[in-house]
Amino acid sequence: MSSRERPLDRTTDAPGAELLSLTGISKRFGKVLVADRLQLRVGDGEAVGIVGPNGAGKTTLFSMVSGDVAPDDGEIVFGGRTVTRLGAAARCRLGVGRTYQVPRPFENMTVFENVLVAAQYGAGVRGRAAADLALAVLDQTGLLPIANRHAGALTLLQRKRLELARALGGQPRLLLLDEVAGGLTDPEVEELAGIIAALRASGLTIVWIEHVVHVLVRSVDRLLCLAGGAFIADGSPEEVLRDDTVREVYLGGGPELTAVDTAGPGEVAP
Ligand SMILES: Nc1ncnc2c1ncn2[C@@H]1O[C@H](COP(=O)(O)OP(=O)(O)OP(=O)(O)O)[C@@H](O)[C@H]1O
Repeated sequence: MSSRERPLDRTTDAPGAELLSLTGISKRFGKVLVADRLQLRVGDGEAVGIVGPNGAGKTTLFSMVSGDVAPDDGEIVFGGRTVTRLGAAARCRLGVGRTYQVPRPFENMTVFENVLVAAQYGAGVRGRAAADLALAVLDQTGLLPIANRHAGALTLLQRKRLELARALGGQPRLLLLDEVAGGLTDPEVEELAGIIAALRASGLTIVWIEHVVHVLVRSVDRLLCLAGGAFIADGSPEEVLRDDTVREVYLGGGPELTAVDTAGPGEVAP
């Protein structure tokens, strides 16, 4: 168990309570408006998917939730606490975990050491408890057999798993997944989806940005589409993928695409 202060302990919240809320979040990079008064509510234990065209601002949204990028305007509340002006390390300690599109592990450290660092500095656990947490996460993510391998020697799938393991090492209450399935083969995507399904079943709150739509739609309760700095759709995966505007701006038109149609392997390109 983490020795860090746990003001947001899961057990103190009512089931289904709101875990994350974004109100009036705006962000501009020069002339590019990537967030235009965004509103988002995520319930405790919910699994939410986000799709949208390239450059829509999806990763920037995660960066604003994780504290890597400051919004120009608006408020972010996590676990009942306003975190808008808190830095990334503080938010991580409160339970915000994220993966990055391009994994950047400590290449000269082993897989175990990488997750141990996350347990120590993210979750704030020490000694034997940190080692036990790291080993549990490696087991959960299928990395135990290669725990002693240097991160620099990993395949793409293994790097993606390590990215997930590093996020889990911080014992998050909210897990932000940024394109963890991109670049993987279909069997690899299935393996990763299995791990994420188990995390979801454990009650972890998940927000997942993904272009591999067929795996996303069967992994989430709710799907949102971000385009032009705004959410243009929010609903069940089936509803959102049938939405005319979503189809036009993200899926590029074409025959009606439902969650059933997307259940098979293959990537739906934006
Ligand atoms: N630090 C930054 N400085 C300047 N511009 C940035 C910065 N970060 C992102 N951008 C720009 O903001 C826009 C949104 O980028 P972002 O990476 O959030 O989009 P995205 O929806 O995640 O795209 P993709 O699906 O391709 O990953 C892009 O035009 C990008 O070039």
